[in-house]
Amino acid sequence: MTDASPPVRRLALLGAGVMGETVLSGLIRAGWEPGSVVATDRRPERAAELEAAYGITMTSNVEAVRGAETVLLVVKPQDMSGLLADIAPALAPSTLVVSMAAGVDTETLEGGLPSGQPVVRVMPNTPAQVDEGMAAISAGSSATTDHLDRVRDILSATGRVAVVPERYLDAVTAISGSGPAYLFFVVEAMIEAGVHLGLPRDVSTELVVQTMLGSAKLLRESGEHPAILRERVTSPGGTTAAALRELEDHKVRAAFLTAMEAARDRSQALAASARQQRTGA
Ligand SMILES: NC(=O)C1=CN([C@@H]2O[C@H](COP(=O)(O)OP(=O)(O)OC[C@H]3O[C@@H](n4cnc5c(N)ncnc54)[C@H](O)[C@@H]3O)[C@@H](O)[C@H]2O)C=CC1
Ligand SMILES: O=C(O)[C@@H]1CCC=N1
Repeated sequence: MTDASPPVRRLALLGAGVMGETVLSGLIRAGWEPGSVVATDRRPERAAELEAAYGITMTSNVEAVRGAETVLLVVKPQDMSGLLADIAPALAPSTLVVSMAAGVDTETLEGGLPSGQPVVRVMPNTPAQVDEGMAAISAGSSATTDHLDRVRDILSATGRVAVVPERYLDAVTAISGSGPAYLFFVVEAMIEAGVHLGLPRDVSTELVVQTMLGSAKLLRESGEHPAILRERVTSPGGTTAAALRELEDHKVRAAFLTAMEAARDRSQALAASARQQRTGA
């Protein structure tokens, strides 16, 4: 006789691109059984790649959410309303829906799901790939502290987790969500500068990457304000002062401020267009 009961599926991950794989690989590293995770991706070649890499089952969105305790939505904001419409009829009322999409607010998510569905919104970042992620999470109107704890448990395997009011999430997206890209941009610029100064590229890369890592570790472990740490490097009339003077002259501090305002504004614009997509207004 065949067993007709559904397989045990605890977590369904819908949308296995960069961020989806970041979460998936973290779960596997943290000891989750491949059998307790199912995932989906609308690109068949991507689905095959992840099935081979992690030994998980890749299936359809509707199949994935059936029997799942927790459903993670990791598609682009523009793809969210279609995905919600696909899965809404297949969700059990107790299933926790977790969205990682930038901008899309919990009200919009809840509006695309059955009434009372618990929803938690997350803003993660890619350093979770090396278990040094920073994620901020906010509860929707039907999510309880148990739901928040469940999401915290899932994410804390790959880094730190902060619970914040949802009104902070556009700013969080601008700082820690997009933040790795700004730092990679700085690293890239410094490596290039080293090459301009005559260093071989591999030497310049090693110097810059280790300087970035060491500086981050010093900040975290010393607990000192970054201005104090900067002053300790800056000898009167020395090399650092000469360089910092150029950064101030080029308004790099102001550029960071306006850059992050632009990211915050873009997050708000994505939220508005997701709302519009849902209501058709
Ligand atoms: N990449 C990053 O650093 C971060 C991304 N996010 C958020 O994570 C979400 C995903 O971003 P990425 O992974 O970078 O994008 P991505 O484009 O790499 O991945 C999205 C994946 O979703 C799949 N997909 C699209 N519609 C689908 C559907 N209906 N069903 C199943 N699969 C579907 C696509 O084929 C693709 O593989 C976005 O909403 C983004 O705002 C949040 C924080 C950081
Ligand atoms: O660039 C984006 O829209 C996403 C959200 C934060 C990082 N990547």
